[in-house]
Amino acid sequence: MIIFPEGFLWGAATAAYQIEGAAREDGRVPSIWDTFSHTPGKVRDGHTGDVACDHYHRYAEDVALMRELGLRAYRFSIAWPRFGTPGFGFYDRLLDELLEAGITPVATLYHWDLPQSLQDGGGWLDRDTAYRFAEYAAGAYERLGDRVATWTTLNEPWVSAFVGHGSGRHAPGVGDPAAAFTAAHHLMLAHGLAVQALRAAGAGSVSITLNLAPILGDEEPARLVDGLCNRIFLDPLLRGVYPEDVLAHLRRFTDVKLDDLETIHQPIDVLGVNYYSPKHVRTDPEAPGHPEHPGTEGIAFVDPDGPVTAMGWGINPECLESLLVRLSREYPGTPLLITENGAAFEDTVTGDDRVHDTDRVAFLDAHVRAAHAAIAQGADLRGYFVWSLLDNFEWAHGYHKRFGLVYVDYETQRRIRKDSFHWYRDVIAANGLR
Ligand SMILES: OC[C@@H]1[C@@H](O)[C@H](O)[C@@H](O)c2nc(CNc3ccccc3)cn21
Repeated sequence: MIIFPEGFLWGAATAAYQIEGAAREDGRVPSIWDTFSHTPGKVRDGHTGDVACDHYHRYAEDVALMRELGLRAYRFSIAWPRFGTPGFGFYDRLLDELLEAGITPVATLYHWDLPQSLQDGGGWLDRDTAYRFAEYAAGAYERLGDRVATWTTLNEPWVSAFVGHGSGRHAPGVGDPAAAFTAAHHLMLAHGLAVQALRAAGAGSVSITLNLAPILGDEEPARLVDGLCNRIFLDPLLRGVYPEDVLAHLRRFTDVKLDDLETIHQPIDVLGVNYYSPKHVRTDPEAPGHPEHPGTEGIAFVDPDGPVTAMGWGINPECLESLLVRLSREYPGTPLLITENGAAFEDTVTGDDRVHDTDRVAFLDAHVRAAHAAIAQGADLRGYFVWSLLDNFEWAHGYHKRFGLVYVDYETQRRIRKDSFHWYRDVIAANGLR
């Protein structure tokens, strides 16, 4: 038996734009993802989050599924585009339902759905947006702070900055390396200002969630890419400095004001870690570089050998173990939460209305074991959140990639529990694995 510490926070995660739908209901204003998904060619088959899983209306049914799982916690995001509108009352209803079910709410303030009106004013390339975010954070706390246990400021600033502004594969669809670094800095400033605002309002537990990945391959390119993906955020947020190598690198692209490190370096109570897969690099003088890793000419990003998920991401639970151990040793004193781990596979509904997602069960089983191995090596890991509770809108892939413990039939909005749902329910009940 593998038993986790008493009180280990078993959860599942979602995000507003990916599940809520009701895109224009009760005053919700457009976000950059409404604009992006409605722009032809940006999202596969023109899918949008207009309806998604209709969670805005079906939240009680979905909380009942969480209760059936025995979730200790639920990680969701608050839609900034609903703040200040009648629709913000949805979060009162959701929180009341969660607390009634004995489920601890972990709320992300920003999971990529920037109001389009702020984008029109420059978005994350404008320093002012960081201050607008802190105001929103304070306002959300005022309305919901009595029921949210942990506040997470940002989900994956690397994706917002480098996928949204480097390659432009995500909203707002900018393709400019200087913009990517500038956005990254302003996002971290936004985090720092929001933590200050949340603390001033009385928040007890604040965090940020980073997508972190071990970089495998040739040493020199791996070190640079580790800097561009991981240390560029970890060091300012947890040490209050930009790593020298990263600073020198980003100065090739932008002269953005960077002396906000004291604001950025706010103490946090827990670091959220989203882990899916490592990255693989090798030196290749012919390589053109990768737009989501600016300045990587001469570095090839190679596909993993071995088993992959439906996203083409390598399956490597050992790297979760090594990542958690590294974080606990290089950034000691900050408890960790795995805020996302999961996999997309080709799910099919069988005649008996079941989804036998054996690949997903195997993926989750291996990663839960890796998390336990990291704890055994001293990692202060407090919880594990599966991405995702429900199949949902998978950004540029639309509804073609399914990550859920629950299958969603988008034609009927019917929810179908996958085998992984039952597997995870048993893990939670046992607080571990056989
Ligand atoms: O792709 C699965 C999930 C996604 O649905 C979540 O909204 C997001 O938080 C999330 N982050 C990653 C890992 N990082 C990543 C890298 C490049 C593009 C998009 C995500 C995976 N996922």
